[in-house]
Amino acid sequence: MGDDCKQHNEIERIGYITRVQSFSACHRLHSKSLSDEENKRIFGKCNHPNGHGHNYKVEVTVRGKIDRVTGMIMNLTDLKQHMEEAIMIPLDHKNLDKDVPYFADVVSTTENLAVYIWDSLAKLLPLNTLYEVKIHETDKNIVVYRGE
Ligand SMILES: Nc1nc2c(c(=O)[nH]1)N=C([C@H](O)[C@H](O)COP(=O)(O)OP(=O)(O)OP(=O)(O)O)CN2
Ligand SMILES: [Zn+2]
Repeated sequence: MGDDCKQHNEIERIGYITRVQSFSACHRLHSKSLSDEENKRIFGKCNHPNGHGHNYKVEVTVRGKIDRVTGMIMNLTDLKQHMEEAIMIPLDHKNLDKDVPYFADVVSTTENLAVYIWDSLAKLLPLNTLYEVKIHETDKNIVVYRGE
């Protein structure tokens, strides 16, 4: 084994991998803890009873050791499967407030959506590997949650 190769194998390398997934959903910003007037004042047009839709883009980042044998932090095909289960099946083409029980009493802001996705993914991924959930609600509105 050459010196370069030996050194490559001896150092523990930590890396980050990210997979992106898009889904469409509708929602309304409305809190059951607030009066109708307060809801209108705080959430404005996003409190309209008809709701509105977004094409959300979610970036999920996993942190971990680059395995010396496989060269992978984790297989992206496995991450894809976990994102399908935690994001696409429960959220895609859904009314977040009516179809997702979690949002029955939790306001469907992008912050809370990021927490929901984090908690769902953390149950599926190896312990302490989930690093970041980033959601683009629109091209201009972006939320990051790191489990804190
Ligand atoms: N802190 C948060 N504020 C707001 C959220 C949120 O999730 N967290 N969400 C909304 C609305 O749901 C909606 O996303 C706002 O959309 P909109 O204002 O149309 O989005 P843009 O800013 O991208 O639209 P432009 O009008 O093109 O600027 C509101 N607040
Ligand atoms: Zn919205």
